Amino acid sequence: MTLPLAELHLHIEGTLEADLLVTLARRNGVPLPSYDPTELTARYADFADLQAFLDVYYANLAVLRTEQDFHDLAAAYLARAAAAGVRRAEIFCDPQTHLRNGVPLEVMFGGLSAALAEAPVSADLIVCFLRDLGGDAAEDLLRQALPFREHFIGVGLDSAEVGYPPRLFRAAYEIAAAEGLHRVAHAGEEGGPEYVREALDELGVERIDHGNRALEDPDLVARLRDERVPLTVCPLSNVALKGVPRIEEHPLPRMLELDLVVTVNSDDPAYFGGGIDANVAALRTALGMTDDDLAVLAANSFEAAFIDDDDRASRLAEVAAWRAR
Ligand code: HPA
Ligand SMILES: [Zn+2]
Repeated sequence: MTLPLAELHLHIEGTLEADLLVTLARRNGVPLPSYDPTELTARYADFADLQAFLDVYYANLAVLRTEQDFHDLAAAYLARAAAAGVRRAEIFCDPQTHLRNGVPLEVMFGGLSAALAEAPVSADLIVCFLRDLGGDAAEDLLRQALPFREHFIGVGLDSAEVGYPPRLFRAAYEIAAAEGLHRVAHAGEEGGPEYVREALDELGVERIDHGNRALEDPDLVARLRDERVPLTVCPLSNVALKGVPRIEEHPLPRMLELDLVVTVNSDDPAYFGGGIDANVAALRTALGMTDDDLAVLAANSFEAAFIDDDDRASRLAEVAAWRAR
């Protein structure tokens, strides 16, 4: 019996495995630096930082052109996630990237939503703003996306963090709140604790994506604990992007000790060494996490998920059954 989990920090664009990348490049006549999946994957072995990863990630996305492409991308992720124990996926997408590549919103939403509708797990989309494009662009994107309101349940904030503080996106998040959308944001991945505090105070977010650097500020830690603000932590991602030097030094065990509502997630599994199951395996083998710890992480994921109370109760019962197995 696999550990039942909700995956709450997953960029659908970051699930583009090298073999599908090559298939889509050939299907659409898009040039790639190599057509050998092994060689392409080898290029992901040493990212200097978040920006070095983002440069590769955005370049690869030129292969996504049609509804079928977006469908195939999401269907492949959802099948892998279901096999890894994921019962609920709240999936980020980056529409501004696809618009920049000449792909209209209806193509992206049409393809992704078709895959979600036939998925073996419960899944919904969260539209992310690319913070390096700025606040006006975020507001503009949200207005363009609102006619597709039934395709997504919330908004998020991703891409290059440092230099793009949350307050720049206040107007976009106010519109999102008025539309009844959920609100989350990446903060404290490379940016300091002030980015986390600003995401809470200026954007009214319900969860923090990453949040690692919040640990530098004891008052902020106390607030996150007391307000039970979930952190969607991504261990293998943090190591791949050099936020954490080695998996053995990952702060996730400390976050649990501090009674933070932490969850485990894969972020961009095609680039960072595997899916949520690989992240869980690393927590066990490199950090000595026990079944009790993993059951807490799983329960946290369903507490933090945007699901209804009946669904939450049945998922928490499933976690308890896993623990008692
Ligand atoms: O890990 C990430 N951080 C910020 N932006 C992103 N966009 C895709 N993955 C990431
Ligand atoms: Zn992320």
